[in-house]
Amino acid sequence: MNHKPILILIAGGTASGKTTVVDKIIKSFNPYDVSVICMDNYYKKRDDLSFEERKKINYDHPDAIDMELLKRHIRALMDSRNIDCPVYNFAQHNREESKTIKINPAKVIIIEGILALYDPDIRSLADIQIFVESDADIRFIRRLKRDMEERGRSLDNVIEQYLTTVKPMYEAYVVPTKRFADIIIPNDTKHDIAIDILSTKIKDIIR
Ligand SMILES: Nc1ncnc2c1ncn2[C@@H]1O[C@H](COP(=O)(O)OP(=O)(O)O)[C@@H](O)[C@H]1O
Ligand SMILES: Nc1ccn([C@@H]2O[C@H](COP(=O)(O)O)[C@@H](O)[C@H]2O)c(=O)n1
Repeated sequence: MNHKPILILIAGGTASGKTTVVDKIIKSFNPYDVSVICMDNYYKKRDDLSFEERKKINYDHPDAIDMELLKRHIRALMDSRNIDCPVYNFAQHNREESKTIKINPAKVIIIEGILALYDPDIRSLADIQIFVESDADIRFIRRLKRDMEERGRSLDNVIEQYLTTVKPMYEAYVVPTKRFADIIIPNDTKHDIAIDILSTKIKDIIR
């Protein structure tokens, strides 16, 4: 690779549409030109705790994330080295035992996660910082459906977690990072124009 990769951070509340936005952006690029890290894969490995204990962890606090490993991996990709990204299992509340995904360096590196704009070291490496915004009740409905369909959760469990940790931590740690965003993408309904503008800007930089 001739140029330093560009680093794009995409933050926003749970189920705001971060993954959806990333999927739409990468559609207009050659797959070899973009590598994506999902911060959810960097939840800490907690083999020291039982399943019942892992269920009780506050997963919306920055301490739940292995920021040091994430930073090492971002630096490696920025230095054109590949990484073995961990794989997280939401149903087990733990990292997969021996599964990793090889991620190769690319012209564009995208980091996506609720706290993607939280860490100052990571922000200092970033070229573009984005916050995906969606109304709280829309996010809750999306999360309820997704967590019951894909993450092995019950209705009561999603409601309890949302009220005790997801919502208060969103207000305490996620919302304050909005001020670091270069672009805020509204995602209650359509977001196509915002995606087009962003994809054009990225192509402009890597051209
Ligand atoms: N603009 C949108 N309109 C309708 N549904 C959406 C929209 N954006 C996201 N969703 C849906 O909401 C859910 C959560 O979206 P996702 O992109 O996974 O959020 P995040 O990565 O922020 O947690 C998914 O089921 C997704 O299909
Ligand atoms: N064991 C876990 C780990 C994380 N979560 C929740 O995931 C949310 C972040 O993922 P998004 O795709 O929604 O951005 C976060 O709000 C955690 O509460 C979990 O439920 N269980």
